[in-house]
Amino acid sequence: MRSLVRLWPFARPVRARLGIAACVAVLASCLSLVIPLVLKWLVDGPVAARDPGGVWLGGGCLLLLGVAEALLFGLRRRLVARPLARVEAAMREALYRHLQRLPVSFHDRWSSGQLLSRGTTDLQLVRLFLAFPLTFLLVNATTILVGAVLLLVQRWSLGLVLLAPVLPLMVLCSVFEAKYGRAARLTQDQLGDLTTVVEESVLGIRIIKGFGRHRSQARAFRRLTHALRTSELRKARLLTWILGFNTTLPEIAIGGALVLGTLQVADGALSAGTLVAFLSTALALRWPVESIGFLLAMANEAASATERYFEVLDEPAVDETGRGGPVAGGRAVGGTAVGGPATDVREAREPAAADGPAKESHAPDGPAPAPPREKPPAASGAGGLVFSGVVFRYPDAPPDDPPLLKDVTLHIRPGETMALVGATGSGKTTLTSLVPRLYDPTAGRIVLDGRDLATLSRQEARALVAVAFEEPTLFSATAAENVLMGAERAHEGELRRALAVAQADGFVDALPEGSATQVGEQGLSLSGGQRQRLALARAVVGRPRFLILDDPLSALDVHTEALVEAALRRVLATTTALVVAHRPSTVLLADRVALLSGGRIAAVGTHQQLLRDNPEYASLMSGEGEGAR
Ligand SMILES: Nc1ncnc2c1ncn2[C@@H]1O[C@H](COP(=O)(O)OP(=O)(O)OP(=O)(O)O)[C@@H](O)[C@H]1O
Repeated sequence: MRSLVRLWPFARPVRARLGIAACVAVLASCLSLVIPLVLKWLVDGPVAARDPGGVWLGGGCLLLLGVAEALLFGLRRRLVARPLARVEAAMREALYRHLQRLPVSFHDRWSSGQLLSRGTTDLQLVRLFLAFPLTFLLVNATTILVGAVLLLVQRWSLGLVLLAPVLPLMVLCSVFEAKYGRAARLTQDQLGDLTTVVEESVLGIRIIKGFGRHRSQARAFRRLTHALRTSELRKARLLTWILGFNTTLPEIAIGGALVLGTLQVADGALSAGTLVAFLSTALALRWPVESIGFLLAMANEAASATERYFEVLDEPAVDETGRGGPVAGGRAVGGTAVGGPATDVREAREPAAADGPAKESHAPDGPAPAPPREKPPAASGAGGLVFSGVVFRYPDAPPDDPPLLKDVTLHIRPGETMALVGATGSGKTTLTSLVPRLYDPTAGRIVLDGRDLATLSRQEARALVAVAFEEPTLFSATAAENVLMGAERAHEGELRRALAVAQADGFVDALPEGSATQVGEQGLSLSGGQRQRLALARAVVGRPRFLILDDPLSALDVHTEALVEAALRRVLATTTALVVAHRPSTVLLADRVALLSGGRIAAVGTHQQLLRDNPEYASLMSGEGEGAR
């Protein structure tokens, strides 16, 4: 109940419709209880008096009652169908909107299948609950109550016989509820895991086929489906069990009342009409009693679906416009959903601006002998991009693990391009993720053109910073739309310029519909290098003040890489950039290079300086270093 009560904010806008529909259903159900009373009148009156006119009248009344009952139930269905589809859509929208606002650390922890199943099957269960069990638990309870009163009024002794199973059935139903609730939760979680496996298998179909792993994948899938089938069978057994009791006990009671009633009619203590009416009322109550089992089952499934839904909605979201950390869970209802694909860090709208005065940087201490230590700049006064004593530990890292970034201090001067080099797993991507505030530093400061990043909202930070990751993600949209995610208001000229910088104009123009061609998952498949170039175009289209490139040219051939680099140099000349680099060719794009090692900036200098003075750097660049690529 506690979970289901939380649906109220979503059901509130349609409460009037739901209320009217429930009243209509109660009325329809009560009409069915009038039928036995007409029968009693018919049997004791016109039938006993052999009055054909009265029989026709009674038959006509019964027909009218039946038609009215059917029409009322039809009306109920019409009243709820459309509003409930809206409730489901609003809940899905709220979930999607909240997912967009959740921090990256949340998405690191949650599997996509669990999120998908919560946004699809779980919400369908909730809609079904609002459409049927919610109304019919109320309707059935009212019908049973009214019917019980009618039975007792007609013949209290027979009524008591019929009501005898009520108490044992209530106990059985509450035992069933507890057991079924647990089974429903388990099934829904297993369905989420299964969705993850299906999604991974579809996305990784090339790997599965390439390594001939379809059999082992099928075995893993079978294990999960077997577990799901076992849980589903348990639910079915529980349902059979409660339906059995809900049918048998009332049937036994009706049988007992029939025997007792017949004896009373034979003794002349009861009229035949009363017995017919009594039994008809009892039979009319059969369905409301029998259906309680599966209505409770549906309610339990909806309760655990609601619980799973709110587990996501209760996760604290990040406030994109505020300056602090996470905010309370997204309970807001209504509003506009984020349309189209997610755009975490792709906005970059502001043109390159005049930068403040450059500060002299010095080499850090640490394992490398040269160059001298990078002096922590006076953060608020320095232009460019400044990391000052930055410490970072992943939220889900074991508590006794040391931080990944221990003390990163680095100053990238305005307009300067700094290459970031380090062994695999040294934390380069992690460091770059801090700049667009995908994660916040555990300690220390990051300053953009004199403004502490912690004092900027995520929106402000992302308006200044554009990012291209090593894994280029394209969405099911046109090539142009994918690029323009980097700057919504950019015009055609800027799109062409960005495509040219990324050397993507040639292949984009050759697509069947040029830049209007659908690409991404449901569009044309592009090569890794083509995807990377579109992602690069997306990063530069808004002429960002700060550009973060995470090994953006790794999938390009030597020739294309040289062309992209030549064009990129012009962009980088007016941008403060941090470029994660694994190859000398990428490093040469940069004015200086920073070596990340042991969670610190171990050395800063030009490529030539570091090659000469720093053995670790030299080894990484020669490809000999442990973990170098
Ligand atoms: N979400 C996460 N939660 C916990 N640990 C993480 C997470 N993401 C990355 N790590 C860990 O942080 C370390 C650094 O990862 P990161 O991707 O920053 O390295 P990198 O230097 O960019 O590596 P590469 O050169 O291979 O791209 C790795 O050991 C990785 O396992």
